[in-house]
Amino acid sequence: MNKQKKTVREAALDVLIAIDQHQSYSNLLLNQVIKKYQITGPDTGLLTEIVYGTIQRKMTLDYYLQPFIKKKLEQWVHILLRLSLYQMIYLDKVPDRAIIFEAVEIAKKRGHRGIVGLVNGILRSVQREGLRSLDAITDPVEKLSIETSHPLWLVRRWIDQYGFEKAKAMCEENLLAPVQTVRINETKTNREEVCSMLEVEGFSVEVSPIISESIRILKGNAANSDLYKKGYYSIQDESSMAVAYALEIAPNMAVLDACAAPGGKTGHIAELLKGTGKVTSLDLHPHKIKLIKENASRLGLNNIDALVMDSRHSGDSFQSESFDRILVDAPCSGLGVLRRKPDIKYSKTDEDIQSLREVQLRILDATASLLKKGGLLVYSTCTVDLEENFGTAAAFLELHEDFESHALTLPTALSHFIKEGSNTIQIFPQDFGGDGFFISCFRKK
Ligand SMILES: C[S@@+](CC[C@H](N)C(=O)[O-])C[C@H]1O[C@@H](n2cnc3c(N)ncnc32)[C@H](O)[C@@H]1O
Repeated sequence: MNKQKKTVREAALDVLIAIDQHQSYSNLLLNQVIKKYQITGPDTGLLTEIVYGTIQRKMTLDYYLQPFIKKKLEQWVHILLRLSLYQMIYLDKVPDRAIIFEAVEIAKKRGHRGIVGLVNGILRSVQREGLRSLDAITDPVEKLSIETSHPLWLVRRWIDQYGFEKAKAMCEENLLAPVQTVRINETKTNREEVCSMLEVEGFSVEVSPIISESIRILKGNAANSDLYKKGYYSIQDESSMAVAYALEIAPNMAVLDACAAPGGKTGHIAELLKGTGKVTSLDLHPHKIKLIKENASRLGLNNIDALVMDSRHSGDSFQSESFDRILVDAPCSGLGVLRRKPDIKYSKTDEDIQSLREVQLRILDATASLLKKGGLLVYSTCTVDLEENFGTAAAFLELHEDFESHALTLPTALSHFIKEGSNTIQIFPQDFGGDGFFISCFRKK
């Protein structure tokens, strides 16, 4: 990305091109661009909306654009048309003529006259002729795929795993922006205090009906408050907060967090230990360990030891039966967090899921010997994929006769989502607006 000053839509185009080239994830690229071009105030919101919206609706937008495209387009031109059409359809406040004008200006800067005419022509034709109906797609599965912009293989997989209605509800929910939630650092403050302080700062908030130490942010961005810098809370999804509950943390415990960066759950566990015990947090790369350390220091937590380590080899570095609790919040396909990282839905494949299953099982297998007898091992993911979740959990139990599945301890509001007889929970994004998450717990005999 070059250094000249950029308008919001030019910046959006840069981010979308980089995402299309798989340079990085949408959230990371967006943050980089916001910093680099010093985009502030309402412009940040508009940029985020255009980038996320255009990715979220990519397949639907392409369906609408297709009749107007007569020859193969350069990638950036196609993306410019997508992001312009996204605004024309989904952003009521911006008039079409302003959107088309800006698209043409961008085309002038980046392309030759032919391209300027093409962009102008296509967008004006869309404006004049309107969009074709989705009802032209007769197959209900294909229609769901295009209408909610989820690849066909993924929609088919979810229908196979959960049935049409559940798959449809999930696809539709994935198009909505998630509500930001924060976890209060109860070693420093409490929920009532933080609610009042945020309201004084102009935020609109409500207490979470799911997690007792959580607040939902209805207006404002909690990352921008000084309270965040002071370590009064962490920004974390409610489903993610449920994981630490399953560990049944008690004072003085030694806890291993085997896949810990950026440290969301490590922080929660350390808070629940109330300054006692120790969380040993592992992750693969030094820059990730740095994030855990920064988080611990922001939260004022001294009972965290963060180490660069491949958990698959953790047996070489710790004595067996060293920990009271182990969390494997495993690398996964991330299909439960598509509202936050919509680009994942186009990049993941079913082969990825197979290789992730192997890694998940290897990490569980390697850490199992480090748990004390009677201790708990929690396996969690932020995906909704049956194979990565129930599949991996079942494969672990099959391999380890010295473990048994253990009833989940979770906040009461979540108890009716626990799958009967299986001691596991699969949270779907449509359940209460939290991320899609899986949690299971095993006890070492
Ligand atoms: C789902 S994220 C963890 C999120 C974290 N528990 C939290 O709450 O903030 C999975 C993490 O596992 C790490 N990871 C992947 N393979 C690993 C391995 N073999 N050993 C240690 N960490 C691994 C990834 O780098 C990634 O940071």
